[in-house]
Amino acid sequence: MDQTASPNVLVVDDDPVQRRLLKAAVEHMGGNAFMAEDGDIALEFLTTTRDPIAIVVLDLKMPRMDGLEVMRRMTQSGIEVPVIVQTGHGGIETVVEAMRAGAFDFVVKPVAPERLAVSIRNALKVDQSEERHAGFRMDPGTGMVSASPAMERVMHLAQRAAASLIPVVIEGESGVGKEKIARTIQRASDRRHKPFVTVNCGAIPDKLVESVLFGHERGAFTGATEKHRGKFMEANGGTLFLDEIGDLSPDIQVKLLRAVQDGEIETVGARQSAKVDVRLISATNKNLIEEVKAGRFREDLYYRLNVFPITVPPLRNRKEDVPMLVRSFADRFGREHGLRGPVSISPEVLAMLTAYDWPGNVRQLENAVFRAVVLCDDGLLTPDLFPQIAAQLPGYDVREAGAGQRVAVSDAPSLSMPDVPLQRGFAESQQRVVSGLSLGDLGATAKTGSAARGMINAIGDDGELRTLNEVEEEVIRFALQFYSGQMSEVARRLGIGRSTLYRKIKDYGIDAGKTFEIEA
Ligand SMILES: Nc1ncnc2c1ncn2[C@@H]1O[C@H](COP(=O)(O)OP(=O)(O)OP(=O)(O)O)[C@@H](O)[C@H]1O
Repeated sequence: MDQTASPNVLVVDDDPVQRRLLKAAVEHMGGNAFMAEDGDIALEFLTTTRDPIAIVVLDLKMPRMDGLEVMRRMTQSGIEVPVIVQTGHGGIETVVEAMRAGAFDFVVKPVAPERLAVSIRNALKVDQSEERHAGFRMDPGTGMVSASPAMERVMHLAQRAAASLIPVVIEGESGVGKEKIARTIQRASDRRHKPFVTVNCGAIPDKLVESVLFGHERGAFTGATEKHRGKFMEANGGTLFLDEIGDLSPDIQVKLLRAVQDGEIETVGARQSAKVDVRLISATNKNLIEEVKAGRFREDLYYRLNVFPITVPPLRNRKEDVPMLVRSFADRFGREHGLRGPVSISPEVLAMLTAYDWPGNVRQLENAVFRAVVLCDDGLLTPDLFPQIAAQLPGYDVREAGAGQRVAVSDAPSLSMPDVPLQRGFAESQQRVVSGLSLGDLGATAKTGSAARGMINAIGDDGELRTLNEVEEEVIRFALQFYSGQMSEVARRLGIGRSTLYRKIKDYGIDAGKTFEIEA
């Protein structure tokens, strides 16, 4: 059956009147409605039915088992059907919880049939696009790269966010790609052809924030010689990206709350408020809930903006993304720089850049690759083109080689442990080997011996020794990338059989098909 044309929708609601209304709404949009009057019946039906259910419309407030519990049990049973939750007015906290638990969208009772139809269609679209993009790595529209499971999750959330108008807050350190993700959401949404307006709230002087956001009338204050529309009006019909939202003053927070709650803004100096239709995506590198606790950010505004939170991990916690990012930046800058042919990257560079912790995140990596592409004159990125990074990595050193060339050599043991002295004999023998090589040979040596050197930390972020399983998983993920998914090579290098490798990949839940797709 074509689930897009006539989807099977399971309605779970204890109220018979609501069930009838929802049944009518589903049928009105051409769907087939199945009814369950409580969570138990719904779960039983989902696990036994032969009619594949495309969407569940779930009431959150039900006696015995509430909607959140139904969602939890669906997850436990591996039922991956998109859920649209229904809530009464004022149930925003539960909605937040439901969205965090993986609900696709929410609708407020009484549910307008058109609103439900939009939500169901969006859920069906997302479901299909995810299948289509099962091997997806780079968003062609925004150039957004994702290879790690952590970023896969972020992209998945971005797709879901794009399907509705739900307010999104993107949290993460500076340079992790928050704006990039906001653009990805916008491009995947119905508003892709409408304006995308960005405001960096932290960069505007306090006195000007109100006028920049909401506009001003001519003569509203000294110096206001012209009428100014303001960013909300500029974004009308489209998307407004508010960066550094945590920097807004309490006064502006009140006005923003009004804009979000009522869809109305007060232009400075205007007699009347004006209606706006804006999809809000906010970002912050502060921990917003801590700001709320400290009384610096309004709790009501927090809940209004943060219905759908997306947390972007720092690059050091998703190192599988590094090689893919390096390749995509090298390609882009190579083209922009007018280089003939593709830019190649020596394995030693990939190893070194993956070993580094990138305090400035993707922005810093992007800049480092840019600099290297500009400096390289033979289309090959070698470690000497990243002297600042090499200088900061234990075991990497940039030194002069014959003919005035600089090469980076590595002498760290493969498991780097802070405060553990380097094995001098080992390091010295490696230096002797490397110093006799040409740059081309260096890459080959890296591939056969020094690639993983310094890559894997034995000590975790909490300062404690990591478990062998954690370290092993990281080594396998890295090896899959490093040898571009050539299983025989990976198994041989790791000194295990292919079947052991496959078993470990399965045990660690590594999606090898996704992990190794980094071939230049
Ligand atoms: N996953 C990614 N794929 C490709 N490029 C990325 C990715 N993430 C970030 N970038 C690039 O890194 C740079 C920084 O990203 P972005 O401005 O989105 O970060 P941010 O988290 O919003 O930073 P800030 O908090 O400082 O505003 C940009 O040039 C962006 O294009």
